[in-house]
Amino acid sequence: MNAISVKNLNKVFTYYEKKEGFQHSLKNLLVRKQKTKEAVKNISFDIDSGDIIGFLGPNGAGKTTTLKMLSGILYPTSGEVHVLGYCPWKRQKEFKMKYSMVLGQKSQLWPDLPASETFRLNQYIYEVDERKCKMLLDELTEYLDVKHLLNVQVRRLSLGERMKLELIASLIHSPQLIFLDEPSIGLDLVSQKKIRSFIRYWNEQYKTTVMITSHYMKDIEDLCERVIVINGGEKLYDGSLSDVNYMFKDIKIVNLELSSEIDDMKLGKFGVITKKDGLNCTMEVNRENLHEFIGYVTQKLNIKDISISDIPVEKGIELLYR
Ligand SMILES: Nc1ncnc2c1ncn2[C@@H]1O[C@H](COP(=O)(O)OP(=O)(O)OP(=O)(O)O)[C@@H](O)[C@H]1O
Repeated sequence: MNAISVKNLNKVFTYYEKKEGFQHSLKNLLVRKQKTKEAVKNISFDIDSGDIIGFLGPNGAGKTTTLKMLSGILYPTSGEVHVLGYCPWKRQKEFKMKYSMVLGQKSQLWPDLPASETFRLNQYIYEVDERKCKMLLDELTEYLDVKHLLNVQVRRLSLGERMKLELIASLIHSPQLIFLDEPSIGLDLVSQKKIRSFIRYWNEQYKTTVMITSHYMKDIEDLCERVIVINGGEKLYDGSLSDVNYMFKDIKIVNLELSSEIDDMKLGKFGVITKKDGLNCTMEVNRENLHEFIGYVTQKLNIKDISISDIPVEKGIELLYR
């Protein structure tokens, strides 16, 4: 069954240009120049219940705008969307009870209160039974190891600690669907890993549908089999993460450790030098040039070491963005 169904979704923002300075501010009172920005262009996709989908794209691609439309925070300019069977921007109460949204860059916890107070507030808003809420909080705080933080003022917490509590706050009403917009932004590697394992655990335990955006490819590799990639508001790719690399199977990554300096021009004719650090060099070489390149390197150069590999997923996604 589809948890999300999106057809020909568009969002055009209109805004007024505002140049810097007092003079321009005065001018703006009389004449304002209207501008438009097509943030989302004709996007369509379906997401099955219980899946974890990676929603990827470079900065400004239109990810947050799309998630905001799917959660009913923004009206689209045109298009059709069904989320859990509801039209999100009608903001029906039953719909609001069934989904949750976590914005890594915005907190839903009250900064001057301990997180336990926000949890209680959410419990009342979502009308969650006292016993059920307690059981859920026990499970969540135990898994994320934050029991000792429940009564600490939120603004005194570290980013990683706060993020764990944000996730808990968003799950108090056991939503069927969670939108996670960069849930691991700014976190250290250990906290990122914990958040990932928690998302995986929660999805397996409760079959919750998850749509996640992240600029950390490890999040996506660990959690998502399927990714939807957008850029400039348009959908570029919708399919399995492993197939992204298949699309770039003709590009090989060659790492060279040289014994002496070599002119970039000489190497450059076989492929693209992506990194050079002293005598270490990384190149992208097309498969059809590989044979000739290896011949050149082994016969004409003094090399200490060489390794050849397929492009990593992260690189595949980067090439897709390009
Ligand atoms: N309220 C707005 N008015 C005008 N333009 C906007 C508005 N909100 C977003 N945009 C523009 O729409 C585009 C898409 O923004 P969006 O926040 O959806 O990108 P994103 O993919 O989430 O990026 P990031 O990874 O940096 O968070 C950007 O060019 C942004 O400047």
